[in-house]
Amino acid sequence: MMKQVIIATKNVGKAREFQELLEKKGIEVKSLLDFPNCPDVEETGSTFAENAVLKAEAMAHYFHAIVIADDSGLSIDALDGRPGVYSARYAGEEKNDQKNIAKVLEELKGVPFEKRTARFHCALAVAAPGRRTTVVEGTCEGYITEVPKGENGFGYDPIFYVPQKGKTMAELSKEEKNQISHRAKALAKLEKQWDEIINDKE
Ligand SMILES: O=c1nc[nH]c2c1ncn2[C@H]1C[C@H](O)[C@@H](COP(=O)(O)OP(=O)(O)OP(=O)(O)O)O1
Ligand SMILES: [Mg+2]
Repeated sequence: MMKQVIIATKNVGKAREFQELLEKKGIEVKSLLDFPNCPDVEETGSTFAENAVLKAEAMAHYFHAIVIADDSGLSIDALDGRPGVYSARYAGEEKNDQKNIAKVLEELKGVPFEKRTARFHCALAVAAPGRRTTVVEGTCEGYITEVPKGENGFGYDPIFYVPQKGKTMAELSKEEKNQISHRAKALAKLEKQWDEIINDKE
């Protein structure tokens, strides 16, 4: 029987990346997009880790299963770490990637390239009823460009320049992004827990 994991996300881009990252291991990935009636969880935490735990524990309770939640975002040094935990709703409640990008670029007008340093953060929380919740984190360093470039990925990828690739995150193939991303790095830290995570519920 195929092993299955539930990722507590309604974000299509994230769900796809988890699919790509985990199918290599022969794991079938479900996300909240497969369960349209599941409740929304308010992200009231002040850190990525806190929000990941909130989402993971609420959905573990709802599904009575081991669940992994991802809370992630972009932290820009010239903006004192913003948009940070507010990345998804930076330009408004409707969570519009284009508007979020436009707002960031507007706020960075006139800031020279070398001062446009930024990093993506990803916190992953693993929760299940009766299990102590665990959290791992990963980051990816880069620079914010002056104009969006590239069609791949999601969110802020078109304005996130990855120095070691000489391209924006949205110009990388999904394989390339999955080698260097904050999400891939955080996921790699779950390696030791992996057997427990997929063997618990079948
Ligand atoms: O690899 C990435 N490449 C580009 N942008 C990214 C990435 N990873 C996170 N981001 C941005 C998207 C969103 O603006 C925010 C996540 O917010 P976050 O609350 O974690 O996700 P979400 O609300 O879209 O879906 P959900 O909470 O259901 O998982 O950071
Ligand atoms: Mg969210």
